[in-house]
Amino acid sequence: MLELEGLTRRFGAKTAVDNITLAIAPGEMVGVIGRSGAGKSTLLRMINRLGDPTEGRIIWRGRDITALRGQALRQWRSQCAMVFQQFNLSPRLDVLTNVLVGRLCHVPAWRAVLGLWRETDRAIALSALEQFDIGALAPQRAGSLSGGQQQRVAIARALVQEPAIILADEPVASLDPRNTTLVMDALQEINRRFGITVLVNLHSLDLSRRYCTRLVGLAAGRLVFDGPPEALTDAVARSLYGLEAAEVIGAEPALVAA
Ligand SMILES: Nc1ncnc2c1ncn2[C@@H]1O[C@H](COP(=O)(O)OP(=O)(O)OP(=O)(O)O)[C@@H](O)[C@H]1O
Repeated sequence: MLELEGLTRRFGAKTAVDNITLAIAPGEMVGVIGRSGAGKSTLLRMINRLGDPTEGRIIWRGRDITALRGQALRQWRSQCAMVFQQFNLSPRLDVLTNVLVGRLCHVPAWRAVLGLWRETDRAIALSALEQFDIGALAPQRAGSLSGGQQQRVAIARALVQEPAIILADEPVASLDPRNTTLVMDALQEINRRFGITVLVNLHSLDLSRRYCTRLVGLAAGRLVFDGPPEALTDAVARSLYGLEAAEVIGAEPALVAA
């Protein structure tokens, strides 16, 4: 169980995340939704401890991870993998090596520094790529791949960490519809096949309704919705997204205004 207790993050006078309390059970696929600036990225980054909360606690399996440092923090990060909008691959390295980076938490540092990856780690990395139908790309430079392919490489890298949680921060924001589907399918497969908890920030309501088992809606840093996709009516969505509602619901602006 992942628990957030009164999680708050301020940047100067701005409260980006405001007193969020949530409990997320193992195996959930949670869509974090809300308009631009609602606090979605700040929330996910705090869970991974890329940003520290101003107030509140993050509890994982009963253990407070809010103030972990050093080796304990590295261990936590190995259990909760991040996937970023801009993939964060090393473009000059080949695809297989990029995925092997996800194994770093499972191998001695000297092996990685010398590039002496064990055959078992190579096999795990290749198998993750094959799982997303991109095994043939293993020897290619990551920078030569399309955005959708790069994001699937990033998801394979996250998977080989063998995490309990994957935090995906707007993973499809820069992808076309076909690649969006491939990447969301990959996240769903990870969730369903391995039982990995997925928290995914999404701008599109349509996608979050289609793929997630639970939606968490933020507005101005506050939790304003928490429930199954069916419970998120268009009226709630309108209150969540305001003037952006037409775009995210996919309705005609005139209908939303009515
Ligand atoms: N490092 C920072 N310094 C100052 N303000 C910040 C910082 N990071 C985020 N903010 C502010 O906090 C608020 C929440 O930002 P955040 O990026 O979490 O929102 P978001 O919902 O992820 O939006 P988007 O979808 O546009 O990424 C915004 O007003 C943003 O400007």
